[in-house]
Amino acid sequence: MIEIDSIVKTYEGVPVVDAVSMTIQPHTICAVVGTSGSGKTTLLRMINRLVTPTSGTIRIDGEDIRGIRPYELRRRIGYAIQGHGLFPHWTVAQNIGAVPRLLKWSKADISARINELLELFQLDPSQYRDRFPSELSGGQQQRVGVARALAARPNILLMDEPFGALDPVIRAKAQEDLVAIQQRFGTTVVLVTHDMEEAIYLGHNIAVMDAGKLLQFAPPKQVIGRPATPFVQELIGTSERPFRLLSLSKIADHLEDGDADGDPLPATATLRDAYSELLWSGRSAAPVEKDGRLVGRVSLDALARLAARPQ
Ligand SMILES: Nc1ncnc2c1ncn2[C@@H]1O[C@H](COP(=O)(O)OP(=O)(O)OP(=O)(O)O)[C@@H](O)[C@H]1O
Repeated sequence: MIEIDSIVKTYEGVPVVDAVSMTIQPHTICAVVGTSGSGKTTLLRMINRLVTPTSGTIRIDGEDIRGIRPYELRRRIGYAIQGHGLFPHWTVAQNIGAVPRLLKWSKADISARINELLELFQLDPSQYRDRFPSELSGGQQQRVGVARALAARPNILLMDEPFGALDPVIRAKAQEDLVAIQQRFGTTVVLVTHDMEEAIYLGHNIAVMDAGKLLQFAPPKQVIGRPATPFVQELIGTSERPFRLLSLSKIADHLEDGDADGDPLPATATLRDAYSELLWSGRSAAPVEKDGRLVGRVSLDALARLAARPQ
């Protein structure tokens, strides 16, 4: 658990993070969104002591981080940034092994961990271990950057616009990877992003910042349905609200009995995908399949109800 308590950072008397308090529960993803200059990065960097707060307290699992040695904090907290931040003259293996080496893991353990992470990110170790960052694509560099942040098995992962530089297809894949990794290891993730779509897809909770203040900290459904201020509503995008709500749930969560004509949709797809597919194929309902078996249907009527403002 990360408890942020009345944290303030001022530069030359001007607060850039202004009395922010929030509690990030273990094993959850918190997406921090807001306009440029709203204090997101400063807030994130106070969690791993790259920035020293002017006042306030941050506790990790109940322990004030001022009492944790930076060495120890680095082990507990992974850090991945936009543009990956890899050391250009180090190989992929050297980059991923950086923190375990600092922690004096054995050579064999470091090597095994590098292979494990490369395999996790679908990069064949025999092909990629000895390459330099310049010999990788942007998406591969980004994956190595996240692998490096995860190398010492941190409980907490801080990510600052980690997918910002990626094209939409690779970005979607990177987001899926993050969800899979977070679920597998139970990592607590704090992720800064400009992209509300990304925040809604990834965040168990969304923290909305503006001019250093935390305007709302709530699950996506609540931020969409009950924005705390007009600014939050604007950030969500008024015309996007119903579609954003649909994107939060899977077809499997709202299966209807009965059948329908045409190609089936996978139960794992989102309601938004279902809505789009029904409109595109001119159908009012479609069958749904799971593991190759028809399990029910999804209809436009039901989707329209689910897209309405939550009561
Ligand atoms: N070292 C510093 N000295 C003075 N001002 C700073 C410093 N670091 C950040 N700031 C200012 O603090 C404010 C918040 O910056 P921060 O990087 O936290 O915003 P952000 O929300 O992450 O922005 P972006 O989305 O553009 O990255 C900005 O106005 C910035 O200019």
